[in-house]
Amino acid sequence: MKNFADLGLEPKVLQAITELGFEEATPIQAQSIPIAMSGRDMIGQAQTGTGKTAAFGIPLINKISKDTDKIVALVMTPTRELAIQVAEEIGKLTRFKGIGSLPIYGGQDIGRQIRALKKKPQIIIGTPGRLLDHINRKTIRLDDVETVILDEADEMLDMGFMDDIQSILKLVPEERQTMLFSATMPPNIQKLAQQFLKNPEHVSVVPKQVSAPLIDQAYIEVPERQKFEALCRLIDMESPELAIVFGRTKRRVDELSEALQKRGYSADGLHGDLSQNQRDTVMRKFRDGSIDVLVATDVAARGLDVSGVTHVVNFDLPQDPESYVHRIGRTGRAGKEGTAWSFVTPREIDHLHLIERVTRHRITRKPLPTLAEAIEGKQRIIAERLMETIESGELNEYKGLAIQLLEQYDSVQLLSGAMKMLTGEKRDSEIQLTPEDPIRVKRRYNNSGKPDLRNGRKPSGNYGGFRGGSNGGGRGGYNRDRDNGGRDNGGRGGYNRSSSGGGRSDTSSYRGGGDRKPRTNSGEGRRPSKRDDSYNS
Ligand SMILES: Nc1ncnc2c1ncn2[C@@H]1O[C@H](COP(=O)(O)OP(=O)(O)OP(=O)(O)O)[C@@H](O)[C@H]1O
Ligand SMILES: [Mg+2]
Repeated sequence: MKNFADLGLEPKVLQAITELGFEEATPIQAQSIPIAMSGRDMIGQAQTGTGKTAAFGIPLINKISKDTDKIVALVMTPTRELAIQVAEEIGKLTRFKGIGSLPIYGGQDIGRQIRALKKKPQIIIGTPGRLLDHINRKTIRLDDVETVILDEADEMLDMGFMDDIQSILKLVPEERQTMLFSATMPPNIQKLAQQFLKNPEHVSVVPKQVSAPLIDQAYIEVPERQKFEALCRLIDMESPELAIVFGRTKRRVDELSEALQKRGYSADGLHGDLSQNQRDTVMRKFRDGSIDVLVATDVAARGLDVSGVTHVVNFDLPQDPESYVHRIGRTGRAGKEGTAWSFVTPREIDHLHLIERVTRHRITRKPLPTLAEAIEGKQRIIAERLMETIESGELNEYKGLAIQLLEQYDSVQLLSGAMKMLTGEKRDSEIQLTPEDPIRVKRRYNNSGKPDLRNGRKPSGNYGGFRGGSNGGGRGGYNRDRDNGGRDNGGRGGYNRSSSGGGRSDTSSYRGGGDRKPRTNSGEGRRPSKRDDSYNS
C-alpha cells in the first residue's frame, strides 16, 4: 500500500483524492500512476472493483494544464452508463484543479452535448459511436489529444468495436500516450494492443485467480423451468441489500423483471432496447435504493460501480468466462464482500467447468434453497423491519387502533397478520418465462491449451485492493449501460465476440445451435430473444 502523497501529485489533485475519501492507493493505482506520469503507454490489469478508474484518472488529471481550451484527453468506454460513471469520477477528481470534462454518449440529445462542448472541456469521456458522430459533425476535434484511455480495453478491442476505435484513433496525433485498462486481458489482446500502443509497460496486479477475492462464488444446478422459483427463494433466503440479476437476452430481462414485480419484489430491468431516459431512471432508482433488484443483460456487466450491491445472480450463465468475471465483479468492490450465485442447467455443467478453469477458481455447488429457508429468510427481514419501525418511535397515532384490535384478537394473531401483510407475498400471479437454450462451450476454449484471462505476465505479488479508506459518498444520480445506438440485438454483426480478430482464424462463432449463429446487423429489435450485445452508438 502506498500513500497518494508519495506519488508526486499536484496538491490540488491530492486534495480531490482526500475529498473522495481515498486514504491509500490500491496496488493498481500505486503501480500505474508513476508509469502513467512518465508518459509511457501502458496496459493495466487488476481485479474488478480495485480502483482502475482512479488509476488512470489521477495521472491524467495531474498531467493536464488548466490553461488549454482544447480537448487534450479522450477516455473511451463500451457503454453509456460507464461513460457517465467515469465522467462522474473524473469530475470529482478535477474539482480543485478547474479542468473541464464531459461525457459524450448515444441516446442523449446531441444539441445539449454540442452546447456543453462549447464550454471547452479538456477531457472527453465517451462511447465510440457518438464520438464518431461528433467527429463527423466537426463538433469534436481530436487534433490536440495527448492521452487516450480505453477503459474495459478487451471489450473495446473486441471485434464489434474495432472499426470505430480505429477510425477514432486515426484522428488522434501519433505522439500520444495510450493506456488500456481492464480486469481481464485475454492473451489475444496483445496482438490488438500492438496496433495502438508503443512499447507499452504492463502492469498486472492479478493473482492466480482473476475474479475478485472477496466474492463468495456458488452455483445451483437447476432445470430451466425451475429457475424462477429458485431465484425467488434465493432472494428471500439471502435478502440482498441490492442485487443484480443477469439474464441472457433482452426478452429474458423484460420477462424476468415483470415476473419479479408480479411476485412483489422491487425490481426493474435494464437493457439496450430501452430509451436512454428509461435506462437513466432505472439506474437512478437502483443507485438510490428505490429498487432492490436490477435485472440486466451484459450491458451492466462491465465497470458499473454501485455501492451496496451485495449479490449478483447469473440467472443464465454468461457465454464467456470474461463476462462471468465482470458480472460477478459488480459486487465485492472496494474491499467489501459480496456473493455471486449462478444457475446452471444440467446441460451447462461443462460450461461451468470451463468458467472455473479459465478463471482458476472453484465455484461451490450449493443446493436449491428450500421453501423453509426462503420463508425463514423472508420472515427474518420482516421482523427486522418491524423492529426498526418500533425503534424509530413515532407510533402514537397507531396506538389507539392497536388497542382496539387487541380487544378482538390476541397479540400473536395480530402480529402474525401484520407480518404476513408486510411480506407482500403474491403467490397466485401467473408467471411466464420463455425458456432459453443452454449455453454451449465455444470452440476457442475447447481446443485451447491456455485458457487464461491474464496477459501472460507474472503477477506482481501485491494483490488485493484496499486497506482502510472509505469511498467518500456515492455517485449520485447516474446510470449506465452498454451504448446502444441501434445495432441489432443479436450483437456484433456476426463476429465471434471473444475471438481476437487480430489474426485468429476461429471467427466461426459458436459450436452448435441455439441462437448463436453468425448474423448480420439488421433492424433494431428484430429478434427479441437475442443476447444484448448492442454495444455501440
Ligand atoms: N484508493 C482508494 N481507496 C478507497 N476507495 C477507492 C480507492 N480507489 C477507488 N476506490 C473506490 O473503489 C470503487 C471501485 O473502483 P473502480 O470502479 O475504479 O474499480 P475498477 O477496478 O475500475 O472495477 P471494474 O473492473 O469493475 O471496472 C469505487 O467506488 C471507487 O470510488
Ligand atoms: Mg472500471
